[in-house]
Amino acid sequence: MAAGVAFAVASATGRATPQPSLPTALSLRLQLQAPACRGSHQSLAVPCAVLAGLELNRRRRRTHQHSRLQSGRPARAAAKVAMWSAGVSASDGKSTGEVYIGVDFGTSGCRSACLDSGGRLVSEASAKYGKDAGPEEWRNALAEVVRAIPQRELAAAICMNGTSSTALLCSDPDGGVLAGPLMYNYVCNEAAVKRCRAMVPSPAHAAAAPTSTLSKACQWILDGSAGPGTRLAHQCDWLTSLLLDEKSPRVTDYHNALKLGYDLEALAWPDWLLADDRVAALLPSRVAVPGETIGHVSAEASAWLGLPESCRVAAGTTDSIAAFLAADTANIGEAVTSLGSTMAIKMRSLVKVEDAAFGVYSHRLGGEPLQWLVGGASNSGGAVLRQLFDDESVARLTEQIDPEVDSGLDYYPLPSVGERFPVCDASLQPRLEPRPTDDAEFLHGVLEGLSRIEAAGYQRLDKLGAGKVTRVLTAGGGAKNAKWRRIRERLIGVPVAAARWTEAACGSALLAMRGTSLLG
Ligand SMILES: Nc1ncnc2c1ncn2[C@@H]1O[C@H](COP(=O)(O)OP(=O)(O)O)[C@@H](O)[C@H]1O
Ligand SMILES: O=C(CO)[C@H](O)[C@H](O)COP(=O)(O)O
Repeated sequence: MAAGVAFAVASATGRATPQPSLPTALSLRLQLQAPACRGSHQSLAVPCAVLAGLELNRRRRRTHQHSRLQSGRPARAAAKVAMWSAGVSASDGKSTGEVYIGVDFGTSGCRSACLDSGGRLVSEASAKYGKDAGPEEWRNALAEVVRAIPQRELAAAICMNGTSSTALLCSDPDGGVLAGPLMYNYVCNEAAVKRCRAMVPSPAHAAAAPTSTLSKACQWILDGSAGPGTRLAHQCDWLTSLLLDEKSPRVTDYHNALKLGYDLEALAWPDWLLADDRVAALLPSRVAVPGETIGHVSAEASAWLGLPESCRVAAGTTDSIAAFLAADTANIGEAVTSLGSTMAIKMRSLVKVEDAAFGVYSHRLGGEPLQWLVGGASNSGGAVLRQLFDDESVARLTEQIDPEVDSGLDYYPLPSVGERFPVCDASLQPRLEPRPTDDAEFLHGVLEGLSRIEAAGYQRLDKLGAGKVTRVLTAGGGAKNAKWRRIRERLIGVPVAAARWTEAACGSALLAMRGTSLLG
């Protein structure tokens, strides 16, 4: 049996009974659990022998060290592997035919999802990292969650998503990280925002936000970090480049490129952006369609991760769009709220609207007629919940809440000063007083405060002309909270449900499988 792995043996209920843990350099907990992503599949437990085979494979590969892929510090968190299978013969744990892998990089962790050729979820893995995680932790988490997929040697394609406008400054020849990451909610300094707003055609433009990727590019230009031989990369671009022969992250996608100023109607960098030589020199050299094949897994990455060199590498997307794609909506007015560390909303609309003053922008979805994903992302969400309670307490205290009645509390829950959406105000203070002595009452007020922000977000989209929301599906860690969903339903005024798959990694796996056709 491999070292360091706490094997779980599925009981009749499918719940895991942890077996004695085994030592390893990286603790990799393999657990069998009910699927976090809900598909129309019947989950079967994968027997322990398969897990052992997985771990032994993993250890074999770990002997393979790579210059650029040298895993430095082990991933700081264990990789928990939730493994179940549909369409998997319980005897060998192998999926029939090709598989498609999605990897989601969120605020607090990384997740992989693996679909078989029938679109059924055959395995999933996750690895947590701290809120100050950077490229080294992302890279190690990538290795953990991909190596934990027993079917990865059958992978026909892989696609990743990252947090939007999380940016790195890289050296162009070799992709080495020179500065950053400046995270998605990082507010650039006044001089950078001023330089950025002097370029954009309107203060309402998505790139005009103080957290935009363009503001970050301007900040690196002004502080002298950006210079000849440097290039800006999004988190997703940099991670994707680890899979390719091309060492420099020169390819992005038009979802991640929105906040850098990319023109989603012309599908080109706009003249007003290219007119600034310093910014133009930093731009990714290619903007692909999300899901478009941009290469194949390199020999180096194949040995590192256990993917075949025949595996296509698809251009990625952002985390909240991946969550939207996993939710399987179909109609205009349908929306997905991602309740992760932050709260990002996306609604299908035929009308492209944007107003940086409210943190509202439109991503290009595709289709004929062209559809847009209108929305924004608040700094509120799970991060402030985790500041106040651990996840177990949230689940326990939620049981005491009556979602049909109002808490009488008026909170604006934020993890720190500053908000992006539905108002863009870097000085907005959290409001979490008065705090009742009863924790369940306090949580009730917090969940209501979060729900009011969500409702205000959908109302803002309507006021800007995007239309009214008709139904909300939920993704992210908060999707599991049924009482919170009922509070949201009461305050938003439309049906609210959990998405069929609540993990963004499933959306990226669908993008790997369907490619650009997924965008209509
Ligand atoms: N039972 C629950 N009710 C509400 N929120 C929950 C519950 N369990 C976990 N969460 C929230 O889910 C969040 C993590 O979701 P996740 O999608 O992993 O976030 P991210 O990918 O942004 O890091 C945490 O911030 C946590 O507060
Ligand atoms: O807040 C976030 C962190 O999860 C999102 O990454 C991001 O801000 C949402 O942006 P987009 O709408 O471009 O996906």
